[in-house]
Amino acid sequence: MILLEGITKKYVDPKSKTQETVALRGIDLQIKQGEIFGMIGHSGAGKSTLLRMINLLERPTTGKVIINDVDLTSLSHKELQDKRRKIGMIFQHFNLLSSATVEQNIAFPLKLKKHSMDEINRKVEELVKLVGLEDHRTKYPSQLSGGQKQRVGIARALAADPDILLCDEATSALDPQTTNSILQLLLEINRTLGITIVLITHEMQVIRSICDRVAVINSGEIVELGNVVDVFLHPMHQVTKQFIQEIADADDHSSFLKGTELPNELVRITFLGEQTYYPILSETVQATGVTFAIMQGTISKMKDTPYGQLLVTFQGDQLAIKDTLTQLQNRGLHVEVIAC
Ligand SMILES: Nc1ncnc2c1ncn2[C@@H]1O[C@H](COP(=O)(O)OP(=O)(O)OP(=O)(O)O)[C@@H](O)[C@H]1O
Repeated sequence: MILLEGITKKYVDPKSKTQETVALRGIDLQIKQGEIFGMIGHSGAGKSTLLRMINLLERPTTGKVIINDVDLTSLSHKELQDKRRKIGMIFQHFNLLSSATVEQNIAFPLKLKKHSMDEINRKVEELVKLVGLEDHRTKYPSQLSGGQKQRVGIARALAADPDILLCDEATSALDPQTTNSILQLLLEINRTLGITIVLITHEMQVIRSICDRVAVINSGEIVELGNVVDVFLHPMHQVTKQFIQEIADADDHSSFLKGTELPNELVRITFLGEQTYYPILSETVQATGVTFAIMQGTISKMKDTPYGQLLVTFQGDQLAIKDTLTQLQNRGLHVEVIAC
């Protein structure tokens, strides 16, 4: 378990010595063992600072960083180095050694710790396979694609068998398809090795694909925290709503509706989990006697949870339409009347 208690961070301008930037303001956070925890926020929100607190690459101005009951802020340099070995990290720009091959990059942390050659070879072999780079083991970073470079970064981060993997915008430099393959690799690593993954991103798509919980960071504070499914369906803070709107716009093919005169209001209906596959809408309208037209529909997944969204207009008696919406809500669907 990772515990951040009362964390604040002020950066002091080295020139003036008086000007301060407050990057984090009173952060309290628990990250559970084995979960994939996402932190999302706009540029300058404080995400990198917060992530780097977890391995004390940044020291808090006040507060404690407690990992598995050990307060890292109280450790000596040597003790901290030992703890850090169990916290792997991957980066947006991969940070590979350009003059070393794939295998040598992965072996690097093991060589530093003076493992035997047999041990290093065995571990490198295992990791090359895990990240799917069997055909590229003797290549140099300049001969690899972005996705392949990130696979090397991941393998290197796993070399010391960490309990925690920190991901600093790990997919931001990648195209959508490669992003997806790297996210699926992280998910597999989390599942097969049980490693806790903490990632920062400015893309809700990343959170939706693999995270269990999410914290929304704004101006150095956590403004929203919860299970990804709950936060997606019931966002409270304006910043969260903006991030979700961006992803909805990307999924949305209904812009042709804007400005169109529709016979009735548009209703967005969200189905979650098993509900996605049940004929709840058709059963309900049969019972209430209204008809509907589908304006747009998507089916997707939040990590393992399937969900569907339909944009519909209902036709019929106003009271019957109201009754339909109530019945849909009573059956557990999320129903939202929206303007077109
Ligand atoms: N070393 C530093 N010295 C001074 N100010 C800093 C330093 N690092 C970060 N800051 C400031 O702290 C605030 C938070 O920065 P941080 O990099 O944590 O945000 P972020 O959410 O990760 O942004 P981005 O997505 O752009 O990387 C910003 O105002 C930034 O300018």
